[in-house]
Amino acid sequence: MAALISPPFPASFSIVRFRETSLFSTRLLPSRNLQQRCNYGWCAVKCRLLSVSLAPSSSPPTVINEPHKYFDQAIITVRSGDGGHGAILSMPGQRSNSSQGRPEKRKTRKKNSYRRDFDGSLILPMGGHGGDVVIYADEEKDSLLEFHSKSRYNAKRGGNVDTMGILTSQLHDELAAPTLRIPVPVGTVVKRKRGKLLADLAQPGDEVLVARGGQGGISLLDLPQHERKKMMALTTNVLRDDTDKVLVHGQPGEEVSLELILRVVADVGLVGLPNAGKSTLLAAITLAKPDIADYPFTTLMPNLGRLGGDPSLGAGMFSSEATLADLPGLIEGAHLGKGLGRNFLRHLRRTQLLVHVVDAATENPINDYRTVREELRMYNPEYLDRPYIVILNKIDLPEAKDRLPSLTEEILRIGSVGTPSEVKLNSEAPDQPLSSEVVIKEKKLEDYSPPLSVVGVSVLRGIRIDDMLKEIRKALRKCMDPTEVSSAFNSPSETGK
Ligand SMILES: Nc1nc2c(ncn2[C@@H]2O[C@H](COP(=O)(O)OP(=O)(O)OP(=O)(O)O)[C@@H](O)[C@H]2O)c(=O)[nH]1
Repeated sequence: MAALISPPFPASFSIVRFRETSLFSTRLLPSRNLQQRCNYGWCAVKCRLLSVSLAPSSSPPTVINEPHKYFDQAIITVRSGDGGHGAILSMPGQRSNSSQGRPEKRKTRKKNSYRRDFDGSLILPMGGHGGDVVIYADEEKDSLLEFHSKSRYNAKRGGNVDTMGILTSQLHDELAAPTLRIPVPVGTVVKRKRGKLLADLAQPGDEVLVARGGQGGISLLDLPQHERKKMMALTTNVLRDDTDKVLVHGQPGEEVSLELILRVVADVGLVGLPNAGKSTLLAAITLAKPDIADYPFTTLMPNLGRLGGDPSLGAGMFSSEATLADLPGLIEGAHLGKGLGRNFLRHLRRTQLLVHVVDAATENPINDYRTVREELRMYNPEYLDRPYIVILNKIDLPEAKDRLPSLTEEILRIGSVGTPSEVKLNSEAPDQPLSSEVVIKEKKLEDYSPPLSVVGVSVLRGIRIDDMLKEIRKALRKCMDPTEVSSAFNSPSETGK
């Protein structure tokens, strides 16, 4: 953040007014929750910066790639409430300690006004339980950004027992503080900071108790020595010496630092280089309204869309309904943290099916496709074992349409063989003699299975969208039946021709 507001910042910054007009490009920040995001101090600064730098011009604005880095992780500190204090009470009819020296309004109380348990023992009031802290998955939330502006959460303390000093039937257990419930997006993993995993809140409504409120202190009866023996038969809460007073204090709540990590929950992950058309695809087949623009990195955080079931398949097949995630463009080196890449690769973890979106009108679409596959492999080779289909997009453009058959053929050719090649790797240095070599098997792109299908479409012009949908649904059904996937890998369909 410091970098944003230091040297490049114009001196006139303080008098530049923040305008929420077209100058403020919703393309830089996703439109959903835009207002919410701009409520944060740091975001307001960014908005101002944008309004300065986005003077009307045809060139795309410089991307300030700060917020995306944090939408899916946050560190917060929570503290549960302390327990309320109990009190040292006097028996009715006795002068309370607290009222000593003051004129006492003595009320006559009946002996049977004590609250008693079923066995006749006295029930003395307790300090209220401190508020617990619970984190729960809420469908309304879609990012962890808000935790960067507020990272501390304290539950309330339990109520104290009234210290009037006289036990009456009106005294009851003091109120427990309410549980502090913190909503997070579905798919959030909750961990202790640099510690163990506490919960994976993968379903709406999942919750985890992260800090337990302190227990309330107990109350004790303060009695003259000669009455103690008799009363101890009725209740153990009789003050015997000064050390007993410790029990009267409520227990402190606990404070914990937590790491929240969001892993998007989606069945299908859309991957591809920036500008390939992933957001346009998502908007074409779901009700999602992602930000679309003709410059890279429009998408700064995953957009989710719900793909409805296919009614034409009948009730039994209606389960082909799925959630799609448009993941921001990968670039070469993304696995090393270049571009926006690495932050988003983890969001593929929960997906069942990958949809590679390739801009078929670029100079070298096959190279683009290989770049993305390679990045996935470098980040996590397991991603390449996942079923996938390839969408060759922008076939409305002549340069894409003409080479569609050859591109389809080439993509299917990558990965049709399937035997891992043996690679000799030197464990110390490349020019060391063979004696120190270890032979390991490393899979190359060609060694992984080919796509389940390759489809040529234009998501912008709506060309062959139905074919693409059919393939996505078919692949999803196969994902649910793993035996079908392996057989399907051997006979991919070529709907691109
Ligand atoms: N001609 C043509 N243009 C398309 C098609 N699909 C998308 N585009 C354009 O390609 C540009 C990029 O589209 P996006 O959907 O934002 O691309 P993206 O892959 O989501 O980009 P990132 O957000 O950077 O990852 C936009 O200008 C779209 O209008 C298509 O089928 N044909």
